[in-house]
Amino acid sequence: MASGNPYTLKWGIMATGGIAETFCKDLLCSPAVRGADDVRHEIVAVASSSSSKRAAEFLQKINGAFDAKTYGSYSELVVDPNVDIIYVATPHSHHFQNTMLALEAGKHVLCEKAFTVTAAQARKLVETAKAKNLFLMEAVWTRYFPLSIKVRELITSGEIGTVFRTIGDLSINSNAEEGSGLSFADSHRMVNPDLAGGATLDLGVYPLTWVFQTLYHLQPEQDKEAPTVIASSNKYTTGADENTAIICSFPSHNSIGIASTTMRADTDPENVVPAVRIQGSKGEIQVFAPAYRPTKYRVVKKNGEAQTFDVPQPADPARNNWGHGMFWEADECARCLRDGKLESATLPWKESIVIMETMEEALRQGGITYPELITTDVYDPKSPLNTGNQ
Ligand SMILES: NC(=O)C1=CN([C@@H]2O[C@H](COP(=O)(O)OP(=O)(O)OC[C@H]3O[C@@H](n4cnc5c(N)ncnc54)[C@H](OP(=O)(O)O)[C@@H]3O)[C@@H](O)[C@H]2O)C=CC1
Ligand SMILES: O=C1OC[C@@H](O)[C@H](O)[C@H]1O
Repeated sequence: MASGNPYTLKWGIMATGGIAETFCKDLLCSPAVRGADDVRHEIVAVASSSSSKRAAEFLQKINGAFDAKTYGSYSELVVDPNVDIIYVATPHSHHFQNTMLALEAGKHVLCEKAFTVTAAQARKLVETAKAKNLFLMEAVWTRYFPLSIKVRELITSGEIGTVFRTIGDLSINSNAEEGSGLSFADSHRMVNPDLAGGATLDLGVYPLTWVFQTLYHLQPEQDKEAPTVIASSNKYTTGADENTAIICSFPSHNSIGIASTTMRADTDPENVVPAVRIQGSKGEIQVFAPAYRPTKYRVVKKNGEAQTFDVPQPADPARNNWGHGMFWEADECARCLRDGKLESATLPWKESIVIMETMEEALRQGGITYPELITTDVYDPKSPLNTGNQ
């Protein structure tokens, strides 16, 4: 841990929805509660595309600093000279245009998952960040959990031998109480194609995260190979995928990853069956649901010996015992910026792009398509996705 003053990262929050609230509450937790004394966070501005009143209400809701700026447009936020980094918390459909808006204004960006709608958009974001010497990271928070770090360490140290297969699932029973539909309104971001809804981009990215963390990320750089992909989806009435199964094959390592997701059933309503199984020649690591925020894992050796480990998220007593686990990724952003890094070694740009290529291929095979407005990789500062008219 650091001696001297902690590095302070000043955040501008783009959008005021559900995850923005969760993330901001985490940002406001004391880093000491999680044993971090080298970095700290300040929320210096919040923007809502709806109105500055909504931004002000949001600031109140999160119990943020009274002197933080509140804006009624994203374009005002990105030119605020006091902001170091923008957290993009809009629906997937908006990520490309909103992140470009911030990068073009010279801001570093942490962008929510799924990174983009297409792989070409992801490549364009990375090219832009690189050209402008700016930090950019996809907000796959799970990768930064102590639990994930431990699992990666166990694999690297050979605890379960050579890993040959990872099976992961993130599924949520969202059936409506009556009828055959889902509980989401057709306009909801989970199922609305205009907002890049669907199981793959929203949920499938997590089981894929486990597949990639274990079968791709840990390979030496020169041995990393993009998988061949076989996938199948079923469409919801809106045209978005309500379920998808993806098989990723890594031929030069003889390994295979299976990622599945559905909005029709829970991964395991009792949470006794693991959501993720990482299987090696000497045993396996089981990670329990939910795959996006796991707090329990189990190591089972080939001879049947097993041990379970609980890794609860730290909670801040000064903030009503809040602690969701998104602060770990925020700390990573701060450390990268402090150390002059443009990308996170835990989720490098190349890996975000390969995962987007994998999801794009799965969606192509599943016959899932999205509108031109949200799939274009041509930046338009006046896009309704930036101005809030969409
Ligand atoms: N890491 C995680 O665990 C989670 C990540 N996410 C990701 O975060 C993103 C946002 O999800 P979530 O917060 O649940 O979504 P919400 O619908 O709750 O919020 C999205 C916000 O985006 C802004 N927005 C701008 N244009 C639109 C539009 N046309 N329709 C809807 N919202 C719009 C709005 O804020 P405003 O009016 O202020 O501009 C809105 O409040 C998604 O990419 C999702 O995948 C979501 C949940 C969990
Ligand atoms: O990222 C997410 O994790 C939790 C899910 O419930 C949510 O839909 C998704 O966006």
